[in-house]
Amino acid sequence: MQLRKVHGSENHFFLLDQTTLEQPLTDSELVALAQQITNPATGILDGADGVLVVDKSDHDNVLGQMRVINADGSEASMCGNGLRTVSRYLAEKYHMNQFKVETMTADLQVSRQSDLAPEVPAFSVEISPVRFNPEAFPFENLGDQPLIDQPVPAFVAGLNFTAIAVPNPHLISFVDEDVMNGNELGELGARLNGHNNYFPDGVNVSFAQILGKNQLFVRTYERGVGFTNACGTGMSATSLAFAMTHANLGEFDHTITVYNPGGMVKTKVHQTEERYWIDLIGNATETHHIEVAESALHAANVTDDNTEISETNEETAYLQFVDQLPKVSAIAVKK
Ligand SMILES: N[C@H](CCC[C@H](N)C(=O)O)C(=O)O
Repeated sequence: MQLRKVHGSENHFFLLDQTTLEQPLTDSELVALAQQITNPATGILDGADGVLVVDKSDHDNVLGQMRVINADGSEASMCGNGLRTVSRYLAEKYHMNQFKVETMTADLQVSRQSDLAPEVPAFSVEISPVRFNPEAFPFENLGDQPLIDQPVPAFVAGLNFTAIAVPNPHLISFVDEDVMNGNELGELGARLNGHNNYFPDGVNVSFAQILGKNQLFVRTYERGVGFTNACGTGMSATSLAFAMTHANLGEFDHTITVYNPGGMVKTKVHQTEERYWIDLIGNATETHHIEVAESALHAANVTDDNTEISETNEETAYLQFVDQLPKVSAIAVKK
């Protein structure tokens, strides 16, 4: 059967469609497979940041279900970069360009967009629901109110923080270039994803630099993974924090350009009486098709010896697209 290696902004995943298997993998087999195949030491193709699991959905006008297993085997409720690649996979499988995808807490609207460049397909995906209440993360020992643009000296002295769940948990701070290039993000990310008094289930931590009106650079230390080249839900939550806490620079219902170490996406943050949501627009790149026996998946043993791997021409096309972007940061792409 066929696995795919995919990415959104160089946030890499293996994509597995359970409906193509004789016998779908059980949850524990999915965890074991994610831990094995994404690890550069034991997996293939330099590993990845997680596994996207596609399955059927019995919800109305929903083409399929997406589950997200992080590299460490933990399951996340949402993945923005991953949802763009799952949307492309389902769009091509069912010849549709606008539909919904079932995720852990909501069926989300997705649609094909015009290519960012030749051989660089793009999708727009809804990031929702948005929550601020401590229970949604959960977070503790930070008061019983939402954390919006507040100093938290216990995290990093001198920085303000905002916590937004979309619905996976994000902690965001707007920083200057020195802090962006410093060790604070890695140290805080590791601290809040180990045993700590604040985020018992961990948290994705993003630092953002404001480059101008509706322009950001975002770097994320992800729960269950560590540093990635980009975090779709992180860039989306950061865009919302931007509009909420820097209203003169980040605008609701306007396109916000978000650069990241792996490239660039666009976001649009929306607010109505009832809710906030974010549109995340960016590439959905397929770099490799991998033929592998189903038994190797069940055994969490996918290696160079038991796979037939064919590379597409899309990584070259994507890198050409990135090359023509403005150089906004010295932070290099993580393989
Ligand atoms: N590490 C995240 C899941 C992946 C999210 C990220 N890769 C994205 O593109 O949104 C979490 O545990 O909440």
